[in-house]
Amino acid sequence: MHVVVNAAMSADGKLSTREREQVAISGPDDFDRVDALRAESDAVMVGVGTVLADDPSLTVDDDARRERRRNAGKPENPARIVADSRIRTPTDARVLDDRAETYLLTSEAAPQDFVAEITESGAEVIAAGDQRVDLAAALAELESRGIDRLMVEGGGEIIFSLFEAELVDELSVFVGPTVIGGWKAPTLADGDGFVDDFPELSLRDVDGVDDGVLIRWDVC
Ligand SMILES: NC(=O)C1=CN([C@@H]2O[C@H](COP(=O)(O)OP(=O)(O)OC[C@H]3O[C@@H](n4cnc5c(N)ncnc54)[C@H](OP(=O)(O)O)[C@@H]3O)[C@@H](O)[C@H]2O)C=CC1
Ligand SMILES: Nc1nc(O)c(N)c(N[C@@H]2O[C@H](COP(=O)(O)O)[C@@H](O)[C@H]2O)n1
Repeated sequence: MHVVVNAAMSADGKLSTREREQVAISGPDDFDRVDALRAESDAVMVGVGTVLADDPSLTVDDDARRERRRNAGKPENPARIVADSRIRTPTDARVLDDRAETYLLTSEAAPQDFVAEITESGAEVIAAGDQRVDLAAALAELESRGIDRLMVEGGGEIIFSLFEAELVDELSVFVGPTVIGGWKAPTLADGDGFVDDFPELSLRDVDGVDDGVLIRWDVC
């Protein structure tokens, strides 16, 4: 499986505000690039923190891109994946609508009645891990279901865990022309953070996009 992490951060490295409210950091060209990246992916993944904060749809906006996927014999939208150990995803979340297939990665700690309820709402549950999602096991299970190209759209906690588990192949970051600030505002990689054995990145390219910069790295 090839895993691409994509996110937009402010010039000071924040993904959103201290109130965890969604901020449009990308401009139109970057949002269009993200839409193209979604269309090229078999699945788009977020952590449940992002579902609770943003209620994203994670679908492809552009009609022509969806049509190209259909013509290639694919579903018109990539699958959606939420890492959600105890099933905090609300049953009316947009990721559960019928525009795409949705997988919830859960743990053995997820209450069985929540599993039944979320399955009824249209999601397929993949349990991996005791208390928290075991990302390596969950991604291996997704790969066995035909997901070869995975795009991860955040947030900071799930991105950190994917780096910690050495599951990331590529990192794309749009650095936007704004400053958000705040000790508690989410950053690109939160969680416990590294104190050594930092992931090493190899610069692939840098482009000016909108009024910001798109930086793409390969993970060594
Ligand atoms: N600018 C941008 O590009 C983006 C910005 N954002 C912003 O980021 C914020 C959300 O980020 P954040 O709160 O970090 O949320 P995340 O989306 O990273 O979700 C974190 C949650 O995922 C669940 N999870 C399940 N398994 C794991 C695991 N193995 N490792 C880590 N987490 C796991 C945890 O909840 P549990 O233990 O219950 O399973 C955890 O609290 C919002 O403010 C949103 O607006 C989000 C995406 C992109
Ligand atoms: N690429 C990018 N730029 C920004 O400025 C952003 N705020 C985000 N956020 C991510 O996009 C998701 C919203 O998706 P939908 O448009 O609702 O499908 C959001 O949840 C973040 O993952 N991304």
